[in-house]
Amino acid sequence: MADSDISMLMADMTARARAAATRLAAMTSDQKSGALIAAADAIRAASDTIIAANALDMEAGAASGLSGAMLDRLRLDAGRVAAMAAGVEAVARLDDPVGDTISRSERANGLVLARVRVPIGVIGIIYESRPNVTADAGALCAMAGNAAILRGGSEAIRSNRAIHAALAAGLEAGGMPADAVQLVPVTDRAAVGAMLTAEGAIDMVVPRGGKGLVARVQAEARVPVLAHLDGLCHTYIDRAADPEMARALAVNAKMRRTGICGSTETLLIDRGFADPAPVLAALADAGCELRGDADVQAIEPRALPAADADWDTEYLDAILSVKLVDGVDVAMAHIARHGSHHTDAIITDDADTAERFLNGVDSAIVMWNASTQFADGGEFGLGAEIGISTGRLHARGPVALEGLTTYKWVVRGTGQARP
Ligand SMILES: NC(=O)C1=CN([C@@H]2O[C@H](COP(=O)(O)OP(=O)(O)OC[C@H]3O[C@@H](n4cnc5c(N)ncnc54)[C@H](OP(=O)(O)O)[C@@H]3O)[C@@H](O)[C@H]2O)C=CC1
Ligand SMILES: N[C@@H](CCC(=O)OP(=O)(O)O)C(=O)O
Repeated sequence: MADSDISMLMADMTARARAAATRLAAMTSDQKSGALIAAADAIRAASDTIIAANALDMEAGAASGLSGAMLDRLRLDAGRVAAMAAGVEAVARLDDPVGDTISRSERANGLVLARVRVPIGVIGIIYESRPNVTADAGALCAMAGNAAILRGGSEAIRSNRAIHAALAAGLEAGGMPADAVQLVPVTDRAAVGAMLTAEGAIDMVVPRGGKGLVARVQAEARVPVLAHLDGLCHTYIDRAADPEMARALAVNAKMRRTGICGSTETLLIDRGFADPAPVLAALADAGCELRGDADVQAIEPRALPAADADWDTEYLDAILSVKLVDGVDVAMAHIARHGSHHTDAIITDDADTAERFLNGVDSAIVMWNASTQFADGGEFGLGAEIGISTGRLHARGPVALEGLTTYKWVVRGTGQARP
C-alpha cells in the first residue's frame, strides 16, 4: 500500500476509534462485561474459521523459515482458540477499575477532592506474531473503557483478521461499538510509523516487541509510549542460596519456555556459592547451550566460550550466558549495565542480601527465590495482560485493567471562591 493510503487508512481508523472511545467511556461495567461475553461466544463459534486462517499463516511461516519457537507462538488449535475465548470471558469477570476513587481528601475551605479512575481513550498496540494477543489486548482495552487499534505481527495477519472479525462482531452484538477494537488490516510497517506519530489521535501506544521495534519507537514516537520491550532477564545465585533450589529455579527460569520475554537469559553465580557444578550440569542435561568464560568452562566442560555480545543478547532460545561474580553488588552492577528493566531474580537464603537486591535492582519486576518465568499478568492474578511494561510510566510489570486507566481530579465545592 502507498504511504499516503496508509495515512488515510490510519486517519480513518483513529477517528472511528475516538468516536468509539467516547461511547465506551459512558458504558457501565455490566454492559462492557456482557459485550465481552458475547465476543467470547463469537470466537468459539468461529473456531474452525480461525484455525483455517491460522493454517495459512503457519504454512507461510514455515516456508519463510520461521524458527520452531516462532511457529509454536503462532500456532492455534482448537484448545488454544477455546483458551482464547475463555481468556476474554475471564476479562469480562474482572472488577472494572473505571469510576473507582483512588483517594479522597477534604481541604480546610471545605473543598472535597477525589481522584477517580477513567479510561485513557484510544490505545494503539503493536505486538509480535502471537494471535492470542489480539483477543487479550482487545478485551482488556474494551473492559477498561478504551478503544483499541491493534497492529499484530505480519506473520499472524490472517489469524488476526479472523480473530478480530469474530471479536468485533461479538462485541457489536453485545452492545458495544464495532470500532471499540480495530485491527490494522495490512502488514505495511508504515502503519506502525503512523501510530507512533498520531499525536492527539492516539492517546497511548504500547509497543510490545524486540530491538527492531525499540529502535523505531525511540526514533519516531511522539505519542506517549508504555514500552513493553525485550526481556533480558537475569537470575543471580547468591553464596547463601539453597543448592537444590538454585538448581531447580535456574533450570525453570531458562528452560520452561525459552521463547518468552520472562525467560532468564543470563545466569550470574556468586563465586562464594559452593555448588555451581550441579546447576550448570542440570542446565546442560536439559539441553541448554551454556556460554561462559574460562572459569565457567572449568566448572562445566560442555559450556562454550562467551563473547562480549552475549551479555547483551536476548536469545529467546535454549541458550544461556553464565558469569561468575564477586557478590551481590557486582551482580547488581552487571544487571544495571546489561539488563532491560524487565525481570530479575535473586536466589538466596539471606534476607538482608535479598532486600539489598530487591531495593537496588531497577527493574519492573524483582524476585526473591522465584523463577523469572512468573513474569505474567495471569500469574500475578490480574486475569490477563497486555504484556510486561518495561518503561517507567505509568504502569510497570504486568499491565492489565488498572494499567489501562488514568485518573482525573473531581472537586466538589459549596460555592468556594479562591481568595
Ligand atoms: N515486554 C513484553 O511484554 C513482551 C516483550 N516481547 C519481546 O518481543 C521480542 C520478541 O518478539 P519479536 O517477534 O522478535 O518481535 P518484533 O519486535 O520483531 O515484532 C514485534 C512487532 O513490532 C513490529 N516491528 C518490529 N520492528 C519494526 C520496525 N522496525 N518498524 C515497524 N514495526 C516493527 C513487528 O512487525 P513485523 O511483523 O512487520 O515485523 C511486530 O508487529 C522479544 O524481545 C521479547 O522479549 C514479547 C512479548 C511480550
Ligand atoms: N507473559 C507471557 C508471555 C508473553 C511473551 O513473552 O510472549 P512471546 O514473546 O510472544 O512469547 C507468559 O509468561 O506466558
